[in-house]
Amino acid sequence: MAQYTPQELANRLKDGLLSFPATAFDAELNIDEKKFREHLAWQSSYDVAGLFAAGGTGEGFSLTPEESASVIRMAVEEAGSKVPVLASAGGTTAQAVENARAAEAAGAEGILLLPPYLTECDQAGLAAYADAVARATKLGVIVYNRANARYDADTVAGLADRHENFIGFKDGVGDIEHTTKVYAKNGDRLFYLGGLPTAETFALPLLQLGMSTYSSAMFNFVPEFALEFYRDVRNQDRVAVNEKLNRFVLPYIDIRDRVKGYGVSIVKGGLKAVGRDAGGVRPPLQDLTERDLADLAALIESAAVRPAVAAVPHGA
Ligand SMILES: O=C([O-])C(=O)C[C@H](O)[C@@H](O)C(=O)[O-]
Repeated sequence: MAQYTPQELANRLKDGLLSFPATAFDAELNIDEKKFREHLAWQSSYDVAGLFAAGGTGEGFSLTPEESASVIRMAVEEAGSKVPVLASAGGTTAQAVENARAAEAAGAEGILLLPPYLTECDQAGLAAYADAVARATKLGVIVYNRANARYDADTVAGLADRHENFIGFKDGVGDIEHTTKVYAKNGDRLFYLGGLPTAETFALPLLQLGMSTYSSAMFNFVPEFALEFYRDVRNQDRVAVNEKLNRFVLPYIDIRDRVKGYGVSIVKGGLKAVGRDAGGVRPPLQDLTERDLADLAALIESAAVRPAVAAVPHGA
């Protein structure tokens, strides 16, 4: 049974940093439960507003529905008493409905609806996709505006009218005109979160467009830095944000941009570099090359962003 109503969940999520934990894999790329639980325990020891398991950075798109449900269960068990756990849903409409129901049964507090699988779709179809998921669960639902799933302001407003449990709009497209229209039309009925790759890069300007928070992939391996960055953004401290962009975020995205799909791989590279190896990524993603990993490790040192807290073994 969820601890938060959808509105309580939205109120909590909108004013803190959002964690998107990587899913740990073993050498055969099966889920490494022990390492994943250790990672969840560590991540949830920090002051974040929500933990989204099996999201993009958690390679939700590479998990079977059964694996996704078990990842959510582990997240609820390890972190649910400290921070609300949200689950991803996506793929076919039927699978997204199944993901949402399984997440609710596993004790999740909310759903992030990923884009539908592969096919193109227009507004009425997208609305039907999100309707099916919002109807299938009592949990709060956030849509992820990205790739083939571009929800117009009117489509978002229709979802908000039809479903009390529709609570949020996450943007991974970065079209300023579109974001402005969605926010102007829907205002405080929803909360808004940034979800562009390496969301820190855009966090300060997007605050002006109504995005009070964002999904931080780098929080996985440099949590203190990511939290300080978020504090600077919310304080609108342009000088501090620029200093952190120049010191770490911008050189980091230079490495990320060397290979398509590195947005996730570089997070696992970062975990390796700080001594918290969560294994490799599943295809079609590729692990960082040795040179890219060495460059990332050198950047973490030169930028002085290595996490302060030592690894705590699971169960300690
Ligand atoms: O589902 C996810 O992991 C994302 O939203 C993508 C990333 O977290 C993105 O915001 C980032 O790379 O910081």
